[in-house]
Amino acid sequence: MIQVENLTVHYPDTKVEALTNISLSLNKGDFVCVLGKSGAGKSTFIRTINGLQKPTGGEIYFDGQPISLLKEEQLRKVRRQTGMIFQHFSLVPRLTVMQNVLTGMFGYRSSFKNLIGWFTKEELDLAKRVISEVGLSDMATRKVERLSGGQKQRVGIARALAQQPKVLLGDEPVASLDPGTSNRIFTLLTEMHNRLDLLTIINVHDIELAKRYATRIVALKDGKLIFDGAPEDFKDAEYEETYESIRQDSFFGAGI
Ligand SMILES: Nc1ncnc2c1ncn2[C@@H]1O[C@H](COP(=O)(O)OP(=O)(O)OP(=O)(O)O)[C@@H](O)[C@H]1O
Repeated sequence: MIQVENLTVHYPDTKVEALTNISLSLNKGDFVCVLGKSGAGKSTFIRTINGLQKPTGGEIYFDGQPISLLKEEQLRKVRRQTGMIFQHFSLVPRLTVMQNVLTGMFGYRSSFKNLIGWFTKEELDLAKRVISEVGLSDMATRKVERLSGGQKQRVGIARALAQQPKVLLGDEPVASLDPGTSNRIFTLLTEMHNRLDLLTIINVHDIELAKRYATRIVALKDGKLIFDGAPEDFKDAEYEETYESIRQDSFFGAGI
């Protein structure tokens, strides 16, 4: 579904490359957790897949189409198939849950309709459905500023689902949440992933979450791909290479 070939990202005025020659194939049904220590390139990777960051080398193919060669209209079509959830939610606090979720459909609508805020019955029904799916039906008319962090992230997920995406991307979506809420958000993401048969790619700092929920782990170090495989194959040695530290509570009792 997404083919990444020799992807390189070099930010202007910096000496190091944020990503260097990354090649991998990401497929429908993969629930990928991207691991790496701070500065490894995880956000850059997600942002480049979403078209928020332009590669300086290599190419990303979406369903076979090279992204860098797409015209604006074609790029819009690709982008609207990619839902994104963010660490700090990126919601509009003064708007209601429903209004925030409806913004997820903007990519499918004319600028004029978006400006006047007119939605069809089908669009409103879809918004109600995704709000119900994330368990917030009784809060649909509540302003987002009055929600907890976990509830806000549910709105973020509902907004991404309102886009009817093929690909769901998450840039540290649970980094601001407590462990119990993080697990509930990952459970919800897994349910959505399975039911809609998505490709899901999530950056996460918490290795336990990655091991529990991912079907595939990708690890980056200094912008390079150092691991791409099944969670059960990401063991102490891979942990130590990725984080350059020894794991205190070893997965397999083989650590210190
Ligand atoms: N806008 C930018 N301009 C210049 N350099 C940047 C920019 N964004 C990121 N970088 C650099 O690119 C490298 C990768 O950063 P990135 O944010 O992708 O890492 P990360 O793994 O997501 O880190 P974290 O876990 O701390 O969010 C780092 O060296 C960072 O300093």
